[in-house]
Amino acid sequence: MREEDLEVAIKVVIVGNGAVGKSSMIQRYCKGTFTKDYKKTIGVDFLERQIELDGEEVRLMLWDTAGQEEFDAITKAYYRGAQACVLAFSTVDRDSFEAATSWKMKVEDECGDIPTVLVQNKVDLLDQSVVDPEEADLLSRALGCRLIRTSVKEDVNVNAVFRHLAACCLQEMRQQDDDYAMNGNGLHPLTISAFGPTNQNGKSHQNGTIILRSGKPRRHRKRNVLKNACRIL
Ligand SMILES: Nc1nc2c(ncn2[C@@H]2O[C@H](COP(=O)(O)OP(=O)(O)OP(=O)(O)O)[C@@H](O)[C@H]2O)c(=O)[nH]1
Repeated sequence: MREEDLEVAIKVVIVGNGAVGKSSMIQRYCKGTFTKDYKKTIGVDFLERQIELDGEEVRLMLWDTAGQEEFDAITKAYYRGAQACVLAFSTVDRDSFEAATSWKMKVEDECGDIPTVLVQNKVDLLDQSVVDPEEADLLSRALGCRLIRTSVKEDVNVNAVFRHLAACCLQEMRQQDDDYAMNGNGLHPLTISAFGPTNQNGKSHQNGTIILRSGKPRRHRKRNVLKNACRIL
C-alpha cells in the first residue's frame, strides 16, 4: 500500500456541561454555520472534517456528547477509543467552569491521558463574565492542557482548537513511527511475540502473535465517507 493511500483519522470528543456550546462548535467547524437556538443534544452525534496539516491528510471525527446528566449512561461508552478531547466551559456559566475538572477525570477514566484543550467559549460575552482570566489560566495549568478562548458565535479561534489537537496527535504518531523505525527487531514496540492459544485441532488460532494496540492515532487506508452526516442516536 502506498503512503499516499493512507490518512490519519482522529476521534475527538467534546465534553462539558450543557449549553456551553459544544454542538455549536462542531457545527461551526464542520459546516461553517451558527444558530442562536439551543437544542439539547440527545445521546451522541458526530460530524467530520478533513484538513491538511504538515503535508498529511487528517480526518477529524468530532463526537458531540450531551452535557446533561440524564444522558450520562448513554454517552459513557462513546468516550472509548477517543484520541483527543475538547473540554469546554462557558464564560457566563460558573458551574460549567467548576465542572471542568470532573469532566477531565471522566475522560481520563475512559481514554487515559489524551491530548486535551481547555476551551473557554462565549468570549463575545466577556462583559458578563463569571470567570476571572487568572482562574482560567490556573485551571489550564492544573489540568496540564492548553487554554484557548473561543467565540463560536463570532467564529474566533475555533479552527485553532482543532488544529492544535490534530498537531498533538500527529506528533505522537510520528514519535511512534520513529520508535518503530529504531526498533531493530522488526517488531512494532507494542507488539508482543508469544505462542497463541491453540484450537481443538492443535492449530494456532492466528500466527502466534499477540498484538497490544494502543489507543493512539494510526494511519488508515483512505475510504469514501459520507461527508458530514452520521447520526448515531
Ligand atoms: N453568545 C454566544 N452564544 C453561544 C456561543 N456558542 C454557543 N452559543 C449558544 O449557546 C447555546 C447552547 O449551545 P449548544 O451548542 O447547543 O450547547 P451544548 O454544549 O451542545 O449543549 P448540550 O447539547 O445540552 O450539551 C445556544 O443557544 C448557542 O447559540 C458563543 O460563542 N457565544
